[in-house]
Amino acid sequence: MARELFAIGDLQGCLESLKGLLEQIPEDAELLFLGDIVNRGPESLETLRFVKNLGNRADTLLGNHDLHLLAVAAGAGSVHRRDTISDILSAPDRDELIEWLRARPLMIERDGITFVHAGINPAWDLPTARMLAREAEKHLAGRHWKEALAGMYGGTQWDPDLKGEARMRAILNGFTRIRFVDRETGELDFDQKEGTGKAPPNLMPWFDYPLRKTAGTPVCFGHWSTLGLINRPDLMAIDTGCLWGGELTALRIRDRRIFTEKCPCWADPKAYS
Ligand SMILES: Nc1ncnc2c1ncn2[C@@H]1O[C@H](COP(=O)(O)OP(=O)(O)O)[C@@H](O)[C@H]1O
Repeated sequence: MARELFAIGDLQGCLESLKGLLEQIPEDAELLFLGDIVNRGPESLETLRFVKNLGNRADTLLGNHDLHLLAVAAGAGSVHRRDTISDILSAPDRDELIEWLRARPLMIERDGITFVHAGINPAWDLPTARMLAREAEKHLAGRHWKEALAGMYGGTQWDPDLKGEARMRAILNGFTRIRFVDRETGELDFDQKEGTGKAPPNLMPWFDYPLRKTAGTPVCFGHWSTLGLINRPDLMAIDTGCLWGGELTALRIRDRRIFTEKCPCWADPKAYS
């Protein structure tokens, strides 16, 4: 029988939760991490090493926090007050970890589902999203990866004519940072992080935008901890805010069953304030 596949939400350095969750999952199951392996939580370095060492058992997507780590490693960004990535940057195996991380994908298609960290820009149909993911992944995995990340920070709306840094930024925004979009234009909002009930009336979740070109394609994503769990046939949102006092969630793809592990990281809220 084929090995079972489980998608796992944002870890953000909560290795203890991951270990607990894995006790509920068959040892030979395949794992697909939805990105944000590192940052904000207590054990970013150990979590990154752990996931990397899973080898062929796991696929891992890049999230915005993983890209932040890469950008800092590339000299394009700096460590901020609430970041917990410094120990990675000074680790003896830093180069190995960074080399591994920058070769991770932005989008994976498996078992009829498209897996991404945050979502898919509603202006992209599936072939376009696939093409843009491969384009950015090639730059990140290539020799000039540091230059590719030089202009990563900030928000840029997608335009097919974009070139260079702005194009890279808009692609990464469209896969790893998207939450709300303007309900008239579909343009990405880069400020709101709350759940759907608290958004200004001009905004709506990217997946509800009526002209979304990937509507009908089942999408599984993480990133949006304030959204809460969504487990619909066409939409699976499984970042349940492990680190923010919530749970780490796994989704068994075969029957869409949810497995959760309460996060112990929150035990010391002062560490994240
Ligand atoms: N293009 C970008 N612009 C700004 N921040 C980015 C960008 N890409 C990645 N990041 C990272 O995303 C982080 C914000 O993540 P987010 O999930 O929205 O909130 P939180 O900081 O509460 O986890 C920033 O701290 C930064 O490290």
